[in-house]
Amino acid sequence: MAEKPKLHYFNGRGRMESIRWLLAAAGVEFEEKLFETREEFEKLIQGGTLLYEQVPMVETDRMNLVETRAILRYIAAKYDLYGRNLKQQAWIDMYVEGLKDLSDMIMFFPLSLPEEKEMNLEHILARATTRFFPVYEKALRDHGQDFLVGNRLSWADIQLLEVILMAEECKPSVLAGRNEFMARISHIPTINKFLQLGSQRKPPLDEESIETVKNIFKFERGMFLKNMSTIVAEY
Ligand SMILES: N[C@@H](CCC(=O)N[C@@H](CS)C(=O)NCC(=O)O)C(=O)O
Repeated sequence: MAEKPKLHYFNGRGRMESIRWLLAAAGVEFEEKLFETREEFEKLIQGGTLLYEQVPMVETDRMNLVETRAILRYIAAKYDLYGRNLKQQAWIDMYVEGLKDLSDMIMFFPLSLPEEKEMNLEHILARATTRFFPVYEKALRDHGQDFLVGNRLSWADIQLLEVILMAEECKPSVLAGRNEFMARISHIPTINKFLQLGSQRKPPLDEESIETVKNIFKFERGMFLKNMSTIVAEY
């Protein structure tokens, strides 16, 4: 039996969460080696398996895969979630890269300065509802199919559901009345299982986990804030 992929990361969503989603949706069981301290992360670096001394890293098929997008693409292709031809791949790429722009904003949101929180949230929700989600709604409406690309489940659908749920955590019912897609994809058995309590899905960052992440990666608060401001300014 093939070995389960082993995911190396801290015990939180961050950049690894989309990888967890994709593996879970593909019905692939995986193990996690979660580090909790800077020392454990440094030990991993010293082991020499991190190409750029960064995580996420996924051990699979006798490779130590790094770079989130490379990992996601490998998994999508391996488990037949990456379209049937180059054009479908291009559409999937366009959808998932847009979704990444939105999910990056949401990922950095908890790191906003208290006085910027409200403004940042408004900005994220405006972008979600006027720039990004209408694209996916229109695509589904125009071709009248259940999935974004090629009339079958792909990485794009899985990432869309992940990001819709992230946006809903920022503001419940952000998609009120427009969530047929969400219900449909959530009912796919592998995805439904991942959405249940007790799965390997991680909760949103709370204050305590922000402190842990800062200690592990030696992030300065200013770095987060700079990221958030840059992202808000760019989109
Ligand atoms: N381009 C990389 C960025 C990875 C990255 O920044 N990882 C952070 C944790 S989420 C890290 O390992 N930081 C430690 C460092 O850069 O020294 C990817 O997308 O995977």
